[in-house]
Parts: sequence; structure tokens; C-alpha cells
Amino acid sequence: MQKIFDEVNSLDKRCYEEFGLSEDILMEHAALSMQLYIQENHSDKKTILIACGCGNNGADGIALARLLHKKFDVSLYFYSKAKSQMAILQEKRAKALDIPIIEEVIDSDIIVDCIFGTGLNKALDDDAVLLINELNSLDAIKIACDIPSGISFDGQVKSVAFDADVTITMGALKTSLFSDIAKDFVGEIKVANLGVQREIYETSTNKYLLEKKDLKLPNRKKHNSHKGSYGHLNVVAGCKKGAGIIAAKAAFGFGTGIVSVVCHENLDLPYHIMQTHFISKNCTAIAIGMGLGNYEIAEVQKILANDVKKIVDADLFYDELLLDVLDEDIVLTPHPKEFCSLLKLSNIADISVEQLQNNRIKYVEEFTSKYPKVVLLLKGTNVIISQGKNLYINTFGSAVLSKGGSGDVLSGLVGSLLAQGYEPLDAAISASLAHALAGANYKKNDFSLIPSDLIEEVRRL
Ligand SMILES: NC(=O)C1=CN([C@@H]2O[C@H](COP(=O)(O)OP(=O)(O)OC[C@H]3O[C@@H](n4cnc5c(N)ncnc54)[C@H](OP(=O)(O)O)[C@@H]3O)[C@@H](O)[C@H]2O)[C@@H](O)CC1
Ligand SMILES: Nc1ncnc2c1ncn2[C@@H]1O[C@H](COP(=O)(O)OP(=O)(O)O)[C@@H](O)[C@H]1O
Ligand SMILES: [K+]
Repeated sequence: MQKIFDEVNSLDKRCYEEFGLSEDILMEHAALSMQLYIQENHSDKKTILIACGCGNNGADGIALARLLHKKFDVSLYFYSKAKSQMAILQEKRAKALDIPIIEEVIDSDIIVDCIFGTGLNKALDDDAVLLINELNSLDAIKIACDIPSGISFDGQVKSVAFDADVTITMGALKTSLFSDIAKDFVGEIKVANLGVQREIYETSTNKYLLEKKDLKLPNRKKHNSHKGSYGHLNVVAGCKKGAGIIAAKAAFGFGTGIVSVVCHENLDLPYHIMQTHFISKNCTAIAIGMGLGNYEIAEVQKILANDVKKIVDADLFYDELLLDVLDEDIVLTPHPKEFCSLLKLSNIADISVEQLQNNRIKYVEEFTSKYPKVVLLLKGTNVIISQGKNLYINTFGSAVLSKGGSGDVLSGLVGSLLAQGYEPLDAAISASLAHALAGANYKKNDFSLIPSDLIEEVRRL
């Protein structure tokens, strides 16, 4: 996993104070990283337009223009007059080389957005909105310097943002790049070294970006085993039985030795999935909530009181019963609307889905600081998983997963790993990665995936 930081000003400051690096040195490295990226990946291109603002993000752009001048046909466009000391200095250097400055945006092979970086501190004015829209409309390779202009420090996009193919971010990954809203603007994210290796630049953090290698698939290395060695998951099926059945199939395909669906009604299940009317004595984990509907309160209470690992999903997020188990290391997998209900039930906040989506990390942190044992997995295009103070982000998912039943597959996967003995946090992380990577591996197209395809892809991981 890679470290993520809410802000990097303190990391820059450490470079000045502890490593004796100047702002100029850091900026030259920022520009050099962009130059190398462009030369290594787009040496066949000819024209480059660099749009600059008045602060140090603009200064990065002017320094980049100087580095690329003559190798490419570079033009500088100023959204506003240089204001920061570094921007004034870089402009002087650029002018000494007669780098072309243009008054109107022109078609170019590559556009580099250096209008605003981490210093965006107010709403975009009409001119900025017009400029960003104009740049977005051009058919070019689009590179954002540090962060696409228009994304604020907390990851919000109020009006418009630069629509990057690649974001070259300076020094370290920033939280703002990983909001659900930002995902449609940042493109591929690359980190530029600012004069020291990243591991030196970075300090400690409590936020991490998950990588493929963080997926820990179940394994069966011991031959002296039997089905019971791989756990017994009970999936409680309610009025919408399909949800429980999808979860049960996903769990079986992900390695659980025995999977039983708990339901009073007799179900037509695949032969390898068992049915039980009550929780099995030897079950090692329980999945409950998916399609639960109006289950009897006393019965749900009894199920939740079982001393095995549990994953709770869907309908139970609307029920105060859940409050009784929030002092356990239970896994909760709400989507945003369900999480809003949970925040309200737990007296943390009474907010709309939009307010949540604009501040996902903030509300996750509020919840997990009130309930530090719970493993919370907040669904979304960038899934957030958190327990206590630590927070992990899974960005591998995509719109192929926006289908009824995708969440049921996920709860089955979490339940499967819990039943097989994973710790709740590890189960949530690996299930979420398996879910998203399986979706990404489905190559037919981006619209036709159904839960059984997703389970098939999980089985192929
Ligand atoms: N520090 C370092 O060592 C390094 C820094 N680096 C680079 O510096 C970048 C941060 O630079 P920065 O702090 O100068 O802020 P930046 O994003 O250029 O914008 C600030 C200017 O924009 C203005 N402004 C803001 N919002 C506005 C709006 N809506 N509409 C209009 N104007 C608006 C704001 O106005 P003011 O507050 O002055 O009124 C201010 O003048 C960072 O992203 C990275 O690229 C790298 O080189 C690595 C080393
Ligand atoms: N655009 C998207 N990008 C990434 N993941 C997505 C996207 N849309 C949906 N998902 C994932 O699909 C799942 C949907 O779950 P949910 O809304 O609970 O569906 P259901 O209850 O119908 O099974 C979640 O894991 C979510 O993170
Ligand atoms: K930018």
C-alpha cells in the first residue's frame, strides 16, 4: 500500500528545514518529473500548451516550459499575472529564453494544467470556469500538475475541474485526489520526487492507498484438511432471498468450506449450498442484512448475539438493533444512503447523501472514532475501509459494478474470508480488492456484468 496525506506543506517544510533543500530545488524537481514523463511517453508529439495560474502551481508550469523549450513547440498561457515569488522568478527565466506566450488558447498535442494546485482557496470565477471548459474541450493529451485545477483540498468539485488523463502529483499522494468526485478527473496518478526519494519525503500517516499486492487470496497449502478446515459461513436470507443466495454463492466460490443459507422457507439452492432453518452450531461466521426485510426482531437479536465473526449489510443499517453490536469488531458494508442512516441512528450526523459524498473521509473518521472496533467499508467508486484511526482506499472499482447484486457479492466475499479465519480488517480489505479486481477483469464490455459473472471472475483471481 502507498501512503496518502491530507496535506503536504509540512512535508515540503521538512525538506527546507531538515534537508537544506530550497523551494527552488523542490520546484525544479517537480518540473523535471513532468518533463521526463512527457519525453518518455510522448516524444512523438510536437506542440505543448502550458496553462499557468499566478501561484506556485503556475510556477511549476513555467519551469516545465523552460525545460521543454526547443525540444517541443511550447506555448505558455497565463490565466493570471504571476503573483507568488517563485512564479515571478520562473517567469523572468522563461522570458530570458523567449518562450512564446500566447493570449488565446490554441489547439495543441499536449495540454498541461498548472492553473491551480493545492492553493485553490475559493470558488472558481467565470474566467477560470471558461478556461477549464475550453481546455477540456480540446482533443489533446491532458496532464494535470499536482492536482487537476478545480478540485479543492477536500476533494470537492464545485463547478468544473480539468479533465486529466494523467495527474503528476508532487511529493506524495494527497487525500483530495481520492474523493469519489475526483475519480472522473484525475486519470492515472503518478507521484513526482521532489529532490529526495519518496520514502524520505514522506512521514507517517494513517491513510493508505491499496495496491493489487495487498490482496491476500485464501490458500490451501495444507493437504491434511477437510471442508471444515475452511470454515462454515451462515448467510441469513430474508424476504428478498436472492440477495442471500448471491452472497452464499460468492462465499463458496471464494473458498469457504461449507456455506449454508439460513431461511425458514425452503429454498431452491444450488446443490453445493446447504440450507438451515436456524444458525448452525458449528458456523464460523455470519453474514446478515442483505435482503433481510422484516425479519423478527427477537430472531435478529439472537443471531447478532452469536459469538462468531459477522458481516452486516443493507437493511440492518436502518435498524436500531445494530447499535447493540457496534462495540464489536464486526464488519459493516453500507452504501452511502445506508451509511447516512447509520450516522443518524448513532447520533453522529443527520446528513444527505450529497453531504456525505462531499465529505466521505470526514464522516468515516467520525464513525470509526466513536466505534473504534468496527471495520467500516463505505461503498463507492473509491471504497473506504477503516478501523480505528487507520483508513484504506480501494480505487480499483469501476462503473461495471453499478448493478443490483454487486453489493451482495461483496458481502459474501467478506463473509467467506471471515469464515476462513481472516481478521475482520484483513477480510474487508481482501474482499474489497477481490471484488473490484474481478470487476476490472471482466472484459466483455462495461455494461453487461451480472453477479454470476462477477463471482466467476473472483474464482479466476
Ligand atoms: N511549496 C513547495 O515547495 C512546492 C510547491 N509546488 C507547487 O505549488 C503548488 C501550490 O502553490 P500555491 O500554494 O502557490 O497555490 P496555487 O495552487 O498555485 O494557487 C494559489 C494562487 O491562486 C489563487 N487562487 C486560489 N484559488 C483561486 C480561485 N478560485 N480563483 C482565482 N485565484 C485563485 C490564490 O490567490 P490568493 O489566495 O493569493 O488570493 C493564489 O495566488 C502545488 O500545487 C505545487 O504544484 C511544487 O512546485 C513543489 C514544491
Ligand atoms: N461506479 C462504481 N465504481 C466502483 N465500484 C462501484 C461502482 N458502482 C458500484 N460499485 C460497487 O458495487 C457495489 C454495489 O453495492 P450495493 O449498492 O450495495 O448493491 P446491491 O445492494 O444491489 O448488491 C459496491 O461494492 C460498490 O462499491
Ligand atoms: K493543476
